Amino acid sequence: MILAEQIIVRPEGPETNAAILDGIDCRFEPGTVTLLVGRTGSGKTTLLHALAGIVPPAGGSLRYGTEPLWKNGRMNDAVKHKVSLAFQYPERQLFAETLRKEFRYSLRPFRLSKDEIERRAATGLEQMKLPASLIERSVLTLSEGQKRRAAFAVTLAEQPEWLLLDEPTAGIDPSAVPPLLNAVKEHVRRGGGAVIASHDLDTFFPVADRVIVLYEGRIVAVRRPDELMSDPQPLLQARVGLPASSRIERELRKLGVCLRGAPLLPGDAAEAIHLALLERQQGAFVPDAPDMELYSAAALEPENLSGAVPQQDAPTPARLAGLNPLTKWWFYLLASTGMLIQSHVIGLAAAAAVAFACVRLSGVHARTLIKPLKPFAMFMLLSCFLSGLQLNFGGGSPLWQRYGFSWADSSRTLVQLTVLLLVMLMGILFAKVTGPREMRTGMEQGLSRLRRFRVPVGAVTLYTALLLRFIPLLHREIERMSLIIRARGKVHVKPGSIRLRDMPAFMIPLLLSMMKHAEELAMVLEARGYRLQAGNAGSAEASAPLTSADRKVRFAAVALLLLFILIDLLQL
Ligand SMILES: Nc1ncnc2c1ncn2[C@@H]1O[C@H](COP(=O)(O)OP(=O)(O)OP(=O)(O)O)[C@@H](O)[C@H]1O
Repeated sequence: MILAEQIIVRPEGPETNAAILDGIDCRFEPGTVTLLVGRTGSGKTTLLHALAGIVPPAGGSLRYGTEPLWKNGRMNDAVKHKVSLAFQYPERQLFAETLRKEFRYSLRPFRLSKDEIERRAATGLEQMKLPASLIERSVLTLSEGQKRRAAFAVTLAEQPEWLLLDEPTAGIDPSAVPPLLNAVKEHVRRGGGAVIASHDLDTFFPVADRVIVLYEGRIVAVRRPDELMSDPQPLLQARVGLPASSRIERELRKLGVCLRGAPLLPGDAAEAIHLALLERQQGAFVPDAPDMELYSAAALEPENLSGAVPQQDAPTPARLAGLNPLTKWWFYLLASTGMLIQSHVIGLAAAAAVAFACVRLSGVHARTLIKPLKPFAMFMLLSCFLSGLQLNFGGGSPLWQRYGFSWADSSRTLVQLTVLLLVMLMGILFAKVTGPREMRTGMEQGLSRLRRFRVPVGAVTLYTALLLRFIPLLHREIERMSLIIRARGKVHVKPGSIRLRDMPAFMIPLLLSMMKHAEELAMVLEARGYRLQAGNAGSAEASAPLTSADRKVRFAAVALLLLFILIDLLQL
């Protein structure tokens, strides 16, 4: 049994953020299927991640039987092999070069023999109705549907006690649904438990023993599916909507066709509809006056749902949204140039102060900027150490005198690399406050005069924008790999980080996936109108008038550059 008591999960970032899960109390019994339903953003995925030990709760306790899920800030070894999670986008949990390597990676923590791994892989593929030959194929060459089935096959091969499935039928072709349901039923028949988060009530109501309805991070109801079909109020209040079969039943009632045994579970609806239509044809049917109020369109409107909680506010717009894109470029280039010429401590301090002020004024959360810089900061520390190290292999002197450390050399490297770090910070900040289209428009405006000299301005700006957008993408990929290590490698690593020893396994997949992203990004940009010819949408914005804010920012950029030059000339 899984016992969750008063689980609280908060988002990363400022403490003021509301909890994603707020006091979840529930238990999951072995041999049963529990369905988590809730409208988008209600916390289903987060609850599954908390149950899988991927997200550490900020409060409350989680136990698998008598064992706590967390022990001394780490996932309890006695529990981690009991549970397997299939991600919301299962294809995102795949990374290896071949499907065989996927199975090996997931089964490595279980210390199985090679034969056993092969046997389980074959069974997993068979369960998901995938051909055995697929095991040799590169994951990148599988179709999206095959990737999804393959990801489930890998999860099933772990043979966990608890199967956690996140939106398992989203984006899957209908022929893959029965094998998936059969696998879940078989798992439960053997005494395992399953927790499934899904919007697909029609598919999962027939197999679920219990339904947990979530709304804005809280449980608002726990019912059997048939109870929810007779009284769907909790579903309506949580704005989940009704299964399609219920909606069809409702429409048929309007036409005077009442279904026997209604309200029906989705699996029974087809037969009941067939029977009702047959009876109607034979004239045997006498419609009664159904209570349509509950199911009426008006009842489904959010304002008419009792207990409905107001919508969240729209996100605040970025403070710099009104600026002309070229102004942002001006500021970024001039401020970065000023920073780059600094070679002394005072100049460096001034550069750091400017970078800090820019971060504060932009309203971008500092943590999102620091994360991508961490690898470079590590490289800086190593470089400082190496540049300060003095080795003397000349004759005669005792061993301990052959090593030394020059703080002067080390601090020179530190100053030079810190300047680069600050410029990178400005670049990341610039990318955060400027959309790719805006970035390109601004650059085109700045470089438009070069068209006279046949410089391909469009191509230059597109590829520069692409490069700048790549940093957050790389960061996202590393987070994905980190999630895989935690969920499938059953290893405790900090979210967003990869252990050095995992690097060989992940380096090639990371490069391949970045190349795939690059291709997709280029396609998306092209599809959205970022064509390489002159005179496109970007150029139309080139003549946008300058506001007084633009003038002030440009003036500040020039003043900053002059100040930085002065500081360097005076060798402060
Ligand atoms: N890492 C995070 N940082 C900040 N907020 C987050 C984070 N992860 C999730 N959230 C927020 O928590 C809420 C719940 O997210 P979750 O993914 O659990 O919802 P869900 O019910 O699974 O949604 P869906 O049905 O769309 O998959 C959402 O408002 C989401 O924006």
